[in-house]
Amino acid sequence: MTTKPKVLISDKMDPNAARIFEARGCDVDVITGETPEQLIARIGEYDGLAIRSSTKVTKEVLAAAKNLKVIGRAGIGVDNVDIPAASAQGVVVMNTPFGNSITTAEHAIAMIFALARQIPEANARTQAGEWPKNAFMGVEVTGKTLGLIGAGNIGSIVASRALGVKMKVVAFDPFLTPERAVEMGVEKVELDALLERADFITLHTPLTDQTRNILSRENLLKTKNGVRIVNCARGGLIDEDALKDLLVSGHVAGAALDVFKTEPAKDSPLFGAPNFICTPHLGASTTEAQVNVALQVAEQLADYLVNGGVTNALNMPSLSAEEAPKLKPYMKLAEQLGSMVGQLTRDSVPRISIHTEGAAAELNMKPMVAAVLAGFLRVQSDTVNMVNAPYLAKERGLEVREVKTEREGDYHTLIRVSVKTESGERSVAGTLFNNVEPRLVELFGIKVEAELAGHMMYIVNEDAPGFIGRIGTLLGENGINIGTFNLGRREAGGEAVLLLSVDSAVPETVLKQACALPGVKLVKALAFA
Ligand SMILES: NC(=O)C1=CN([C@@H]2O[C@H](COP(=O)(O)OP(=O)(O)OC[C@H]3O[C@@H](n4cnc5c(N)ncnc54)[C@H](O)[C@@H]3O)[C@@H](O)[C@H]2O)C=CC1
Ligand SMILES: O=C(O)CCC(=O)C(=O)O
Repeated sequence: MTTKPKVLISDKMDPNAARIFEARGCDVDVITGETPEQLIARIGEYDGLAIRSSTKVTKEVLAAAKNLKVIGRAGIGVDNVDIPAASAQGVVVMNTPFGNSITTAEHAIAMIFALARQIPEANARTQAGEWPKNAFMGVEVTGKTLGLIGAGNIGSIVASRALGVKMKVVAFDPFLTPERAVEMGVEKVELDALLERADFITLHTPLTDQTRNILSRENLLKTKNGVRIVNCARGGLIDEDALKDLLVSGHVAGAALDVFKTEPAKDSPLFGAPNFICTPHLGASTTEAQVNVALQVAEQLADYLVNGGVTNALNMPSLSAEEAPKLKPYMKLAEQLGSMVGQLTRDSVPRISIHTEGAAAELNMKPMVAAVLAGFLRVQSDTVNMVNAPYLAKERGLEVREVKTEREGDYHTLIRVSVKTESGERSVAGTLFNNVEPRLVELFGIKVEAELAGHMMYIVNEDAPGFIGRIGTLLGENGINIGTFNLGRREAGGEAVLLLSVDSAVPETVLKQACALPGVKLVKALAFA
């Protein structure tokens, strides 16, 4: 009986998420509000973890997550997950990049209006019985310039809404193409120009080394006198102390933050500053957005745990549930070929090339490349998988080349894996029989036809009569049963290879005896998953 994948939902999430996990064949626990220590004590039993922003998936949590295969963020920002540590551990990290974009954009627009008309303070004072009609003088947004920092999914929705209320939008985003800017109806500008021209500034970038403190004191001082600033992206994008000083001096006429450098923000320097309004990271908090992201994250995680489908992964190539069954035998073949080369190569390898030919070349190559690398590097570490293999390859300075030839060669479909070593280029190639059964068809230039499975022996010898009998006798005398027997040679009487599958691991002593047989040049034990 196969055991069901176990999923933990550790942040408050729409209840439909748990229902989807159950319907898709997962066991699910919903346990929210735990301390990091409680999460560390619990996480070891789970295959999947579904979170929002409260759960911090740190190195320590990951170290305890011995069975964890996938983390799903019901939302966009994944700065609460240590992605490098997850990748190094082979854990896939997914997010739901679109489910809450409209909602968050609407929150930013709401903040713009709240600032323009000082609605929160006017509301509080009116309800306090003051009727302070003369205390508030707002500004119109019509005709004003909105400076958009970050013009991705949310930024572009904000732009469209702002254009709808007759604002002019200028955008700073190094990755925004001029064509896309035209399509969005915004003017692409440099940051300094935006700071100089904007009446309102709104931030919609992730928090990265490039964006951290993008509104630094120096940049805040470049803004127009009377500017109003909105941040519904991430704390850390603005220097909070400098913003407070400029609110107090009046240079900044208002600021609205949904996000803070430290969250939960219990004692920000900004609290109580003039014309400052804030919300407790509510950008994504609408019924619609929370249903969207909860359903999406549950579908994605279940898809991965049950079918191997990969959607919206941040550390692994995407693989749709439709693609997954077609690619699965190719990934097995790719991993076996990588493993074969890894097990048979002793020299250091500065470069590995993966070449797909025929039907294989029409498929998504990234998962096959990741599988080759996983097979190749597993010889060096048994914790390697498809998620961490590309990172490890990079870390170890292994150059990875990808080549596609759509034309068929000798086989309707073929994957070739070549490595560059000190002694030259060596390659192995394999195909799929009946589109599902992986077969090795070429081994270092010699044609063979072998299934790679379980325990195997690889022998290089001089092609001479009597050898097969001698090796068979040796293995028989040592109680080792031969499953399959595959021969190949360069030419009659030349170098030959023998690839045997055996029913049990071949002891070192037997390998040595095989090596001592006449004409034998090399003997190696191999193992395949
Ligand atoms: N307050 C909340 O509850 C929510 C906050 N967010 C935050 O909003 C952010 C933006 O989300 P999306 O628009 O979906 O992301 P996105 O990835 O679609 O867009 C981000 C944009 O920032 C741009 N960018 C990157 N580096 C930049 C730089 N140095 N200067 C200027 N622009 C730069 C990118 O080119 C991209 O266009 C997320 O990273 C997330 O942290 C998202 C959802 C809810
Ligand atoms: O889940 C939430 O409430 C926060 C959403 C968010 O910040 C994000 O999706 O990046």
